Amino acid sequence: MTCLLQMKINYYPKCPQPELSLGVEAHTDVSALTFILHNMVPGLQLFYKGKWITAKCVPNSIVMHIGDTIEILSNGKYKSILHRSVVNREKVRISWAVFCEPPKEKIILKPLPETVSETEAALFPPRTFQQHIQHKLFKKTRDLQAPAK
Ligand SMILES: O=C(O)CCC(=O)C(=O)O
Ligand SMILES: [Fe+2]
Repeated sequence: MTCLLQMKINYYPKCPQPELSLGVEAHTDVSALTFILHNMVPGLQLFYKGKWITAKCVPNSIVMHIGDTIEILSNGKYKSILHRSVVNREKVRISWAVFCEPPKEKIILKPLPETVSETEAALFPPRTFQQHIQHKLFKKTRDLQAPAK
């Protein structure tokens, strides 16, 4: 699969009240894979077993996580990890995220045939990457607008 690379630089200034703020709100990446380099200041958190866990800063390493595209292609066998970033009272945090993404319109994303069987139905409808992004945005807007119960 052809992948397009996009880089995003996140700059998180020091924050006097980090508990009242977030760097990037909880989300899953739409990419196939995401690679993250950072300036060794902790701040990336992963939602794992019902809790937010802060990722360890391991010297000379790159963080890699799976995004929605691989989750769709694998029919949910590989999960797109829910993550967010928090800010720090004493230190500026910088992260460089490289997203490997499929072309927006050229291919239809759906579970690969080998991941679907009579007992394992396809969990994701066929969509282009662009349609997947639109669908996610639509869902988020709808959820935000839904009246509180
Ligand atoms: O700053 C980080 O470590 C993660 C940022 C992130 O999740 C994103 O840019 O998609
Ligand atoms: Fe992310």
